[in-house]
Amino acid sequence: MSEAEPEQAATTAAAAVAGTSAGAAAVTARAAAIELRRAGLSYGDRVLWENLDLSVAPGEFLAVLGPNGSGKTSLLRVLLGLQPLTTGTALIAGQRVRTGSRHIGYIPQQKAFRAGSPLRARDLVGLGLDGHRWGIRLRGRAFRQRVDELLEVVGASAYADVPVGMLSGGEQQRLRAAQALATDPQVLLCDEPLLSLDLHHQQAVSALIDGQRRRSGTAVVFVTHEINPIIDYVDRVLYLAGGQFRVGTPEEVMTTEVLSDMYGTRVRVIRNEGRLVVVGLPDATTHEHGQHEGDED
Ligand SMILES: Nc1ncnc2c1ncn2[C@@H]1O[C@H](COP(=O)(O)OP(=O)(O)OP(=O)(O)O)[C@@H](O)[C@H]1O
Repeated sequence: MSEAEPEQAATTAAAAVAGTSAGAAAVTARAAAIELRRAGLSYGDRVLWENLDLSVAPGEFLAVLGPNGSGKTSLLRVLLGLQPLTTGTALIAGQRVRTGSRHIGYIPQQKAFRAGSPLRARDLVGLGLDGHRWGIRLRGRAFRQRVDELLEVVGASAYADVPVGMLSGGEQQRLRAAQALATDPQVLLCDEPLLSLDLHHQQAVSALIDGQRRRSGTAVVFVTHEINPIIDYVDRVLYLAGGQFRVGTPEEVMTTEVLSDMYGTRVRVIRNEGRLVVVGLPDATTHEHGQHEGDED
């Protein structure tokens, strides 16, 4: 239940952002984008996680994995200021978490918009732009230009004027990503943002989020059941299971030994052509299952 070399991982992430070691030193000198100290969350007698110490650096990409009900969404709710911790503290950009922080972009777990919603795609993205960091609200041409840019980035220009309720789940999800990035946030919280996206758009949205953290030093917390679509971007993994957690690089955490220990049963992690296959999880919905020939870790 320890945090494996967080400083090293943070430096690696910062170097990826800055592109130089000198730049990396400057970036790491900044305050952590997210800091949890001795953080714990319980509902009644049920401990989701406790004694969680975690520092996420600007520009770092943290994947949060774990079975259903392990507390992944609850962790995001803590960072959004919607759920108080049972113990410990949570800081965003050095300040205690609170609702409505302008430092945070959020891609919520997918829920369909009402079929009759009059909101158009461009209105939804525009909602992300109002207020926040732009100080004086962007209006008129500058506002429209920024919305158009964001729509273009997620490949949604073709349906910019279509009511959101008429769009597919994947198309709606691309709009949520554009909306979350609209304010150029310091911290981006993503709750299974790739759900219901086809492979092409999984790649597009993942690359968009990766580009954001490299360009702007946005720290990314990415809740997912499936690490493979983002495996090339992930700096560290926070794995939650059975009231325990592990933090470290994917190579440190996603191993047969670590996961078997956390689940209390034999779980095999197989690496195959850069992908990770986890076999034998008690919760069959948690990861892709399959029998591939490859190296067991
Ligand atoms: N306000 C609450 N009061 C009591 N229990 C809660 C509350 N919110 C969440 N829970 C419970 O805490 C557990 C963790 O929920 P959470 O949504 O964080 O899990 P998760 O890891 O995101 O799961 P999934 O992978 O299914 O989305 C669940 O069993 C849930 O029912």
